Amino acid sequence: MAVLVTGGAGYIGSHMVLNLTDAGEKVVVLDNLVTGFDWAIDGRAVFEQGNAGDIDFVLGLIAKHGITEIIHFAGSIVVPESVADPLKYYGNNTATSRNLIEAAVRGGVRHFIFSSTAAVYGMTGLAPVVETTPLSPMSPYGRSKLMTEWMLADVAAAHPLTFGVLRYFNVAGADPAKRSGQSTPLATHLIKVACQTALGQREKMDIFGTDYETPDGTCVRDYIHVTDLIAAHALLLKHLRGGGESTTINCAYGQGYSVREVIDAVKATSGVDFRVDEGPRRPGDPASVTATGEKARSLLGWVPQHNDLKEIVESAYAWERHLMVRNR
Ligand SMILES: NC(=O)c1ccc[n+]([C@@H]2O[C@H](COP(=O)([O-])OP(=O)(O)OC[C@H]3O[C@@H](n4cnc5c(N)ncnc54)[C@H](O)[C@@H]3O)[C@@H](O)[C@H]2O)c1
Ligand SMILES: O=c1ccn([C@@H]2O[C@H](COP(=O)(O)OP(=O)(O)O[C@H]3O[C@H](CO)[C@@H](O)[C@H](O)[C@H]3O)[C@@H](O)[C@H]2O)c(=O)[nH]1
Repeated sequence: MAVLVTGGAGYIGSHMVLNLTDAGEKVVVLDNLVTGFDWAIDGRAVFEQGNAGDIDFVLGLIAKHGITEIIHFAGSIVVPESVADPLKYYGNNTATSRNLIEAAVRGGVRHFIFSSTAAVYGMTGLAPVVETTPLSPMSPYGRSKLMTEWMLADVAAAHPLTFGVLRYFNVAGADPAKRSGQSTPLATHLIKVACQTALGQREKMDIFGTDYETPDGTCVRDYIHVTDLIAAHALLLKHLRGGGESTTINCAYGQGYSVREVIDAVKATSGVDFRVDEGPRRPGDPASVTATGEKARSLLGWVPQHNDLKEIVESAYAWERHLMVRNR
């Protein structure tokens, strides 16, 4: 019995690997290192370098390692890039996932957990969404992920496989023991960019749009600490292993923060009043995206431990400083 973690060299996947290996699980990481780092893979896991969409390679891994579950993080993740290059996203997200799911079915994998996204909801208004809120993704990224959700539902209806879809809201923060964190140098995520600017790695940063219909005119997001997000995965895996039905669950706190509020939090944590310019809107950005996280609590017994913007920002900033020293 082993868990295959695709994208286990990436930001979120590497935290999943740590959670599983800490729990004594046998873990195999499948990653092509396109954005991940081999140093981010916990030494207790087996690393297999390759493409998650290579059916024969994955079938070989399933047989070789006795894979019983797949947790699928591998993919392309940048919303504006998906607008500029949609085929990359329908390729590396939708088509790759399709092949991985085929390998899972043919290899007799029992359970499949998939990293989906808040971007499947699209323009949601200011109220937090629930899982039954109508889906209307605004970007190719969101659509590429929604198609994978649909494939999983269709496949699970036809084959003996159960799945869990987790729709992540904005993931941030790092492992409290500083074993991993968001490490992509050219990452586009707000908290990462602000921390890099505070540390002088960027001369300045931009706010993308100040004319949204939100309290301060900038976009609102529900930032979730990566440790809480990973705890939801571990609970979902337990649910599926215990015979629980396939399910789709939002991972969020139900509390939104604006771009300005996040930047202020990074300035307060770092003590640096870095330069921030106000620029035009970024394509594909909805004004406000938040969710209650109620289903995760009621179905999985999820109890967030790090629901605090200050703590999330401090953790991201500490990781950024750690990376600076590491990369020197
Ligand atoms: N970061 C967020 O806020 C966020 C929010 C919602 C959903 N997600 C989803 O979570 C997942 C992980 O995101 P992340 O932030 O850790 O990104 P990341 O770029 O750090 O990690 C992705 C990993 O997948 C690997 N990879 C990409 N394509 C691959 C392929 N075809 N075969 C094998 N490996 C491949 C990369 O090398 C990398 O290690 C993604 O599916 C993303 O869409 C992330
Ligand atoms: O330098 C920056 C970076 C971001 N933003 C804004 O900050 C907000 C958050 O942006 P970002 O951190 O890039 O996250 P999102 O675009 O909301 O997308 C993230 O969160 C989604 C879930 O909500 C995931 O699906 C995506 O993979 C992940 O990149 C948006 O309004 C951006 O326009 C800025 O103003 N300046």
